[in-house]
Amino acid sequence: MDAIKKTLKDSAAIRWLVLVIISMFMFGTYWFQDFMSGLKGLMMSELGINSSQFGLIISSTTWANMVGMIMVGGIILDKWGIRVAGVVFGIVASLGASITAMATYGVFGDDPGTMMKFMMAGRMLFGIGLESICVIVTRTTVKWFKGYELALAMAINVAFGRFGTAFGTAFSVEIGGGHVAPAVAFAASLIGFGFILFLAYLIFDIRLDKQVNANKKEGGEPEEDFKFSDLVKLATNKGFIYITLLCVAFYSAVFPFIQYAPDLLVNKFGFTYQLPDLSSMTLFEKIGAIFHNGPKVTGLIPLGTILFTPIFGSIVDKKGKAASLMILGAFLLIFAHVSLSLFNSVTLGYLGLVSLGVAFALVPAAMWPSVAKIVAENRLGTAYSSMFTIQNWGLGLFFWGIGALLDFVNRADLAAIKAGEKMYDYTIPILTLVICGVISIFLAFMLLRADKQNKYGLELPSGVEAK
Ligand SMILES: N[C@@H](Cc1c[nH]cn1)C(=O)NCC(=O)O
Repeated sequence: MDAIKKTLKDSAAIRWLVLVIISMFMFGTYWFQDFMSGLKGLMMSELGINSSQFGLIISSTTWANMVGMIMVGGIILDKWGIRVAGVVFGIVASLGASITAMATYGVFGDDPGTMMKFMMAGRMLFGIGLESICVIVTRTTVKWFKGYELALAMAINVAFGRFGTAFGTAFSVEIGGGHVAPAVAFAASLIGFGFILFLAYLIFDIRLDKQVNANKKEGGEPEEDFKFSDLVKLATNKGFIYITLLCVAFYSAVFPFIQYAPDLLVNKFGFTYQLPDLSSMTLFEKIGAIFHNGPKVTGLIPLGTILFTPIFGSIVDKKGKAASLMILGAFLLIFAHVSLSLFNSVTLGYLGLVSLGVAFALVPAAMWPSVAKIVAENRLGTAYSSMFTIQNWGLGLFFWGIGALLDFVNRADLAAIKAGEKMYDYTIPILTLVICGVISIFLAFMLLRADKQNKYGLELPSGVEAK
């Protein structure tokens, strides 16, 4: 038998270059998913929408995914591979983002109803792209890093997404120059940029496939593919059911919260949406102004996870305790939402945000590798696609639900709030998220119990098999 020849992925420099190129796609899509949180106040005043309508626009990202578009993405990925799936969903995401941007410029009509309808249609298309691109980029990372620095590569990949969330949330008001439409157009162009880079990546993908195929003919390892029919097996796997429900409960209390966090900070603690002129301020005053700005402070949450997710990931790799860490993450989530809803202390509010940031780093670091211990490798694609599908049910409900509940509990004061005479009371909407935290703790304990019964090895270090 001929010796296996070296391929492109055996070069560390090319591997990491590929990772940066494909991760820019994550950066753009996460930016577009989350940037509107910093624009909520502006969208309400400029587009004439209320909180419930803002919630609908955010929520529309999940609608097509709720009825299985991520699974369709998984099937296309399986059947036709990374190149076809990446191009198809890159076009879908770019088209969706462009329609959203055109709607905000009034291309389809400038009354609030028409704008909203087309923004929602655009975001719905974009949402199909977002989730499938997330699966495609993860799959591509596995293709290049399996047998190398896979966990680190995955953490860096998500870190690019978090940068997108952080910068999109923090800087969209300034990027738009105080207007909604330019900020949306900028966010849409980032997706186009990420897509162009992905198209450039295809050159590497084609070359790698040629090399791998040549090696296969010479006796290399064949790749195992996952099948959609394996879905039934997943639906009867207790551990998978608990971790999927935990994913819904946990992320429902995090992603939707981030969409409303700047507005919460502005309304509850008197933070600003727009930074004042910093030029004549001392350094301390500048720092004070930044830490008093809703979008900037919210942007620090995903920024913090970039540092902490890989740290927690390596703790999980070396020491295990993944299920216990998910329990801890759920407790931190409850502390965060209780301190941000029931109390009026800014210090406690900051502590709550830090606590949420730690939970947001801890749970994903423990959750995503745990799926790989519960589910066989050839079913991982289906597993992640179905987890994201069910996750979107929760996200869809809470993206919209928080806004709708906000309008409902403040219904007597809506006119005064619109006139700037009163502020929204966020107590009940944020307190509702505490319920997600409590459900998360219950599910994390059930997962721990299932781990003991089925010996998944969730509490063990990476690579150690449960006996
Ligand atoms: N479903 C994905 C992508 C995503 C991001 N925002 C909404 N959907 C996901 O949850 N990825 C995991 C993560 O921690 O970002």
